[in-house]
Amino acid sequence: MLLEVQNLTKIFTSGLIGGYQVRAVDGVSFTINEGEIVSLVGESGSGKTTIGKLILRLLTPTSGRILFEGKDIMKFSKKELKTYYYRKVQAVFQDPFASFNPLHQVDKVFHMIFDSYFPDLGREEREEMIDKALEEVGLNPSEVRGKYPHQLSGGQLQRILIARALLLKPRLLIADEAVSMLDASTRIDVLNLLGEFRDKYGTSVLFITHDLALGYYISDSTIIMYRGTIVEMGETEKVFHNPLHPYTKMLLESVPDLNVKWEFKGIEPEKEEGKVWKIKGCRYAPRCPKAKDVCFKIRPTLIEVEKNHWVACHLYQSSREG
Ligand SMILES: Nc1ncnc2c1ncn2[C@@H]1O[C@H](COP(=O)(O)OP(=O)(O)OP(=O)(O)O)[C@@H](O)[C@H]1O
Repeated sequence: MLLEVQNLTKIFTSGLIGGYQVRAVDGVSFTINEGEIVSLVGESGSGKTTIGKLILRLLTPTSGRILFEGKDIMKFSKKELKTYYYRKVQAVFQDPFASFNPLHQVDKVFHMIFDSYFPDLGREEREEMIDKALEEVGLNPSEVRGKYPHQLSGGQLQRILIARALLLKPRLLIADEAVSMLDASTRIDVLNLLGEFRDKYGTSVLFITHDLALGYYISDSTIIMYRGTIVEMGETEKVFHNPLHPYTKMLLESVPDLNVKWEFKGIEPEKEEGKVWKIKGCRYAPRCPKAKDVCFKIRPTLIEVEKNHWVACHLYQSSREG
């Protein structure tokens, strides 16, 4: 097993006077195997990015652990941390334009890696490695090298960032909404690229997205998040073709269908933000059409309903007990 997230919790304090605590990630556990592509799916604010940042050690957990190759990442020595950041984990984020300095040629992003980790690498070797990395992500080095960010498209920039992330063949790539800003055809090309890298180098991918269709397309396993908690997870085929949690069902029903036109159905009023995080039971209970008393009182735990398919829902738990 490559990565093991154990009972991870991250609490932020929000608001000034009378502020409230946001349990952005609340008791989350999952694993990523070598060469596995796992989608982390959920609507805005469900805690996906926070999980990515915790794995990247950009945030410190409030409680729980993240084990990488069996070692607690918060206990890494300085040397282990340096290795973690270049050979083990890399990340690509949503907005490719934000990752480039508009005043620098795009190649600079590669030299930053060389300067930090291989300061002694000769010029020729560097050039060769950059060209090879660019070719691997389907770019023609002579078309992109020496250019400034405004001279390239979002798709080309995102490919360059993927090339940089994959330059050192990391074990895990965290792709946080990495294709969301690309147009539909470029998006599929970039997704295919991630799949090809996994097949070629065994790179695992944590694919963070709010788009169910993209998650289905690329991933072996899917984790559905709601307000900091996992409501359902398992093999992608099982989660999508036999969804169990009312939230997963609702999400799947909301995927727009090409044959159906938009129709006004009323807008659900926003819950008072501070109150949502205080809910003792299932966080989805206030929105769930099937909620019972117990759903508001006790947090359901994940149970394995069929092989490699877990759900956290009292509906299922009580019917099993009954
Ligand atoms: N630094 C912070 N301080 C306070 N609250 C935060 C902070 N970072 C995130 N949050 C809150 O934690 C919750 C989870 O945020 P997060 O960004 O992880 O969600 P997300 O699922 O990635 O959403 P999105 O898809 O919109 O990026 C949100 O309610 C957010 O407002």
